[in-house]
Amino acid sequence: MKPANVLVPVAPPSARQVALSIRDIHVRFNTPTRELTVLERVNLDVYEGEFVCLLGPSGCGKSTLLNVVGGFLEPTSGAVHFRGERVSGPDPRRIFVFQERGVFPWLTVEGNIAFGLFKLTEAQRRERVAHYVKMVGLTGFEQAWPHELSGGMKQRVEVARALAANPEVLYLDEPFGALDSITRHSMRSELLRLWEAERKTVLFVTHDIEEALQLADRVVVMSAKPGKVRRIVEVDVPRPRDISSARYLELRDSLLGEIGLAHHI
Ligand SMILES: Nc1ncnc2c1ncn2[C@@H]1O[C@H](COP(=O)(O)OP(=O)(O)OP(=O)(O)O)[C@@H](O)[C@H]1O
Repeated sequence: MKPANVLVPVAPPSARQVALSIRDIHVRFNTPTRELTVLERVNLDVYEGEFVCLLGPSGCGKSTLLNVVGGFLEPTSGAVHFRGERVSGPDPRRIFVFQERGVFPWLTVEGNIAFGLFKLTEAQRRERVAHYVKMVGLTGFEQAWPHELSGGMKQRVEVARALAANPEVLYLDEPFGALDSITRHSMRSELLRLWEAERKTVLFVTHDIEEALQLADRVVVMSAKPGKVRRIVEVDVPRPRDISSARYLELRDSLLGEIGLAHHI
């Protein structure tokens, strides 16, 4: 049975500032054989400094929504505003980290993290790179080439590169999906540590309930065909999160029920 009264959509306090406003987004794709509505009436506000996870089954439109929010895809209707400005295309102030994109193989760790910092002076660039190399625990590997690194280290380089660019918002599309479970766990705590230090606004796509519950302030549960916001859940478990606490387990069970997996695993 689905636990009652556990998943209550929470309206964040109005005093908080909206960073990202997603209004009435519809996305329809017309292929030669059919018309496919991928997103329908999607509305969401993400607050400054908030960590929000988009959670939903494969194919529910999470990446499509992230592409719309990042300005890579024009929605069929609706609008996205970032800090009051309508999003009409990609912008270096908004940085993406993808699961498969990876680091540039022709640049060292240092070169990768410095990529995009061309507006800084040499001294500033060196200082910024050193700061993030240390932050992601890659001291000693500054001159290493990507082929000399493990998958987790490469992903850390990518996260460091994204943070070093000092974006106003970070969009991450299943960035740890290709990693083994031990590395994935350490990358999650790493990302949280960085987020706690920098408090960037983060929108993070995942289909992993545990990942969403361990990371997010709020979890946006999406349903499929067409993709809609089904529920928004505040993760009211203090950090560092005790994943064996009654509240955590209660939220996990509720989310499992929400996406129709209760009693199947
Ligand atoms: N350019 C496109 N043209 C036609 N259909 C598309 C296009 N892009 C995505 N789709 C369809 O939209 C649906 C949603 O895809 P999307 O990649 O956004 O889902 P997702 O929730 O991110 O899935 P996953 O978790 O598997 O990555 C899928 O059915 C996909 O086939």
